[in-house]
This record gives sequence, C-alpha cells and structure tokens, in this order.
Amino acid sequence: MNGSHTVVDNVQDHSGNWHSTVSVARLCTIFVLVLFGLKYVRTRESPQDKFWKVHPIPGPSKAWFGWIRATLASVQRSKELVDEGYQKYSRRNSIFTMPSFDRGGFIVIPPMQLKKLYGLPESRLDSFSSQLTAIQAQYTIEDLDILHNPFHAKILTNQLPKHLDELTKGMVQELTFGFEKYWDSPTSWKSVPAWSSSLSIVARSMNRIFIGAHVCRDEDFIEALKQHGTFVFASGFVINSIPWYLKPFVGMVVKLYGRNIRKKCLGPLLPLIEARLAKYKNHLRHPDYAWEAPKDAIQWAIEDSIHMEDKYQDAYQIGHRILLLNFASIHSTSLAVANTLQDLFSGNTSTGAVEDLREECIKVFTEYGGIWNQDAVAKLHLLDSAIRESMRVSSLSILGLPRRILDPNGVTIANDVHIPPGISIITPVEAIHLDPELHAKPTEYHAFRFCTTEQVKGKRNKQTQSTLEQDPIPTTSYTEEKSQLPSDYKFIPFGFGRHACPGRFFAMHQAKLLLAYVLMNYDIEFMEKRPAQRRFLWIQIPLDSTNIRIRKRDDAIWQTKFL
Ligand code: HEM
Repeated sequence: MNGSHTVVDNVQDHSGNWHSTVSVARLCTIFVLVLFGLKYVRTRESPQDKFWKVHPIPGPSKAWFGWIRATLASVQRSKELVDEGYQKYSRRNSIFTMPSFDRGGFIVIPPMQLKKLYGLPESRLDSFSSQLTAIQAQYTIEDLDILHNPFHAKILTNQLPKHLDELTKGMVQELTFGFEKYWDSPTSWKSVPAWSSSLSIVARSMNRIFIGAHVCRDEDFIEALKQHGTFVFASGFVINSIPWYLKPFVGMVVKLYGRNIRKKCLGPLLPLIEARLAKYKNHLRHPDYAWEAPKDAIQWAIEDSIHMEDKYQDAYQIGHRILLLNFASIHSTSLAVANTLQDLFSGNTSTGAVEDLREECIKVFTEYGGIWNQDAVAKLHLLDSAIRESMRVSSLSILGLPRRILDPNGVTIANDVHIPPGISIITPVEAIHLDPELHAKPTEYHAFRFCTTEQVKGKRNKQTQSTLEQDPIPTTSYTEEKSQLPSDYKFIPFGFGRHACPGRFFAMHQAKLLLAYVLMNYDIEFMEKRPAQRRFLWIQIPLDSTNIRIRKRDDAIWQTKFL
C-alpha cells in the first residue's frame, strides 16, 4: 500500500522493522475539513444568503459547490482569487464576493468607492466589532473592557509624538545593542534570519519606550511577546473556522493558554507597574515627594487611568494594555523592515539605490553630530520612500480593513448596488497597490518611487513615480477617473481615514532608525531573486527560513561611542 494516499503510514524503525503510524497532519486535516463542513450545514436560508447568491465569486464559482470550493481555496490561494475578482469587477467599479475560510463571506469594494463607503459614520459602518471578530477577542483578550475603553491607544497620538525626540536616544541605544546581539559584527559573510532577528530588535527598541530599559532586554520577555502575537492571530483563525457549537470548548482551551502566555509576558512587568503606581500616587498625594516620572507608556497609561474608576489603576490591566500595544506594533513594523531588506537587496546588483541610501544616512548622521533625533530621522527622505515602496510591492495583507454594515436600511453604493445590514466589506489592499492604472510598473520595486524629482537630484538612482510613468511601455491607459483617485487611497498599508493606523509615524520612525543602522554598519549580499513569501489566508509574511547574508563594514561609523 502506498502510504502517501492513506492516513496510516508505514515507517521503519532503527532495527529495520516496519510499523504503521497515523499521520497526525493528515488526521488534523480530515478533522478540520469535517468541522468545516459542519459549519456550513444550514437548515434554512438567511436573508443575507440571498444577497450572496446575486454577486459574483472569483474562482470555481460556476462549478459544483463553487462557494465551498472557493472558501477552501481562500486558505492558500486568496491572492489568485482576489486578483481575478479585481481584474473582472473592481476595475469596472463593481463589487465581488470573497469567501474566507475562517470568517465567511466579504464584499470586496473597488478603489473608486472606498472614500464614500468608509467615510460613513460609525453608526452605519462598524469597525470595532470586525476587529473583535478577527481576533476573537472574548477568548484571546478576555478583558473586553480594555478594548471598550482603549485609552492606551491615545498614547500614540498624545504623549508619544510630544516626547519622541528625547526618546529616540533610548531607542537607538537599544537597537544598537540588539544588532550586536542578533547580528553580531562578522568580518566574513554570515547568514541571519531576516524576519525573526528584525522582530527581536524591533521588540527591544520599541519596548524601551513602552516599558523602559532593563525589562526590554529580558530575552524571555521578548520571546513571550513574540509568542503572544502568534497566539492571538492563530487562535482567532481557529475559533473563527470552527462551527459555533464548538467555540465554547475550544475557546476555553484558548483562554487557558492565553492566560499562561500573558503570565509569561507580564511576570517581569507587574512588579515594575505596581511600584510605579505606588510612586505616582505618592507623588500626587505629596507634590514635594522627590520623584521624576519616567517617560514611557507605562507611566502615560497610569496617568491617563488616574482620573477613572479604581479598576483602571490595576497593574494587571495596565500590563495587558502594554501587551496590546506590542501586539499592534512589533510584528507589523518588523515585517516592514524584513521586507524592505529583501526588496532592496534582491536582483543581483544594486541599482545605485543602496549607495544613495547609505550616503543619505551618513550625511544626516554627520550633520546632527552623530545623534539621531526626530528632526534628523525626518530628513531621511530616500529611506522613507524605500520603506513605503516595499510596503506597496510586498503588502502584508491581500485584503484588509474589514468593516460591517450596521445601518438597518443597508447602504446603497454606485451602480445602485444595495448592501444589506450585517454584511461585511473589505478592501483589496494588495491589488490596489499593484494596479497598473494607479502605479506605473507596479510589480517592480523602485526604492525612490515616493520621492520628488528634487529629492533624487544628483543621485545614482533617479526613478520616481513620475519618471516611471514617462517610460515608453504603459501597461494600460490611465483613465481620467482613476488618475483622480486621491493618493490616500492608492497607497494604503496603514489604512486611511478615521481609523488609519495611529502608530504609523512611530512605526516609520523606528523602521528608518533600524535600516539606517543596517546601511551604515553592514554590507548585505545581493540575492538573485526576491525570496518568496508565505501566504496564508489574506496574510503574506516572510518564510521563517529566509536568511540574508551580512558582513560588518570596515568603515562603519555608527558605533557605541555615539551612544
Ligand atoms: C509597519 C507597521 C504598521 C502597519 C503596516 C500597521 C497597519 C495598520 C492597519 C492597516 C490598521 C487598521 C486600520 C483600519 O482598520 O482602518 C492599523 C490599526 C492600528 N494600529 Fe497599526 N500598523 C503598524 C504599526 C503600528 C504601531 C507601531 C502601532 C503602535 C505603537 C500601531 C497601532 C495601531 C492601533 C492601536 C490600531 C487600531 C486603530 C483603530 O482601530 O482606530 N500600529 N494598523
């Protein structure tokens, strides 16, 4: 019997005897498929089912069980399905349906209708419940009060921008130590994992601002933070994928596991937060008590909580809020960094962009006397563009910005299409980024695409969006309507409008510092081809096995003496 076609495999032990073993992976696959099938068993049709039937689905929609087959295909082939739907429907300003394995059906909104639809008030178009559903917050976060009252997120728009200048020194110090630890200073070529090393360095550097020095260097804490991110994403997927009647049982296991991970993350943090709470309260009671409040997210969260009910001054809850800031920030930022490195150093030789970038970093660094601050980082225009261009060409997400129609009367969009209440909508983020009518030569990485002609004057690489558009082979004609789409809707890795990512300036600041350090201190070997991404559902991330080869530069000028 050929084991590759059965659940039972024949394997040989060290003494040469054969045994039959059950392949765990196959059993799991069958189990998941059965559960999945049960999820779609319906006894009667809901009013929304009628809506889904009217609108086209890309992929094998006309074949038997088209919806279920497209749903299964969405696990590994969302990109192909969305690309097909975008070509056929979005480019004609029409909607299409995209099934997802875990969260059911979504209506994909074409770019020209984003502004009107996403601009609807919260009472008509809800974003909060879509976010809760995506991560199955009642199981993964548990304390929903934190999300209903997310005052920790205000730190990103209130205190952080005010203090970023002085806090940059600490971030720089931490990422310098991080590179010494995770990349070291090899004099000959050495392989380092592109993403996981970036993640550890970003986590250390960002937590210098969230929780201060010391704990941000605790290796177990950093590992626990990484696990927490994976736990929330993976649990959200599993719970969303199973039928409703299994959710309480699986949810219970997820809750227990989540408590365990939070304990690991918060273990070293809680004494710090408790001590800080005590000191701050003492300071409020006795204003002459000699104590200078540290500038970090713990302190800002405590200060914001102090005017609220007592339950918000709880060390565990404040720690949990810090954990959520980490959840929103470290994976996304490190993915942007790892992708930029791979996009910039792919394709046999440099287009001159790497040398231009290195020159820019050294020039600004020298101009500011070897001390990075907010102003200096803002002057890294070429680097800013190189990161944005990577976020465009290597989108983290195929589809994004899920919302649910709340308006009891539904919403009517262009071409008199009526979307009833309860239906979820989504944006084809990657297809917009790669649309030849919105970006010239969209599948190519051009580091300075987002620069002005002035910014690339005198540089080796002068390719900006406008010079790319002048090149002779336009793939499609620019329609009047599409060329008038505001740039906010052509480049959307951080979302747009009311819910645009509040951490985007901080993320770019951090990514620029990190990449400036790489460019000034290391050579990176060019890769013949851009390494492939791992695609799962709507997400595209670097493979764990993707390594880059690095070597310390002889003329590295950013060294610990500047710290
Ligand atoms: C390259 C890095 C990042 C990317 C690509 C990114 C992307 C996004 C996107 C697409 C959204 C959803 C917007 C929407 O639904 O309309 C979002 C929301 C959010 N992000 Fe980021 N983000 C990044 C870094 C950060 C950082 C560093 C922080 C915090 C320090 C952060 C905090 C948040 C928060 C709190 C929200 C929720 C906003 C809301 O619901 O109104 N993000 N981000």
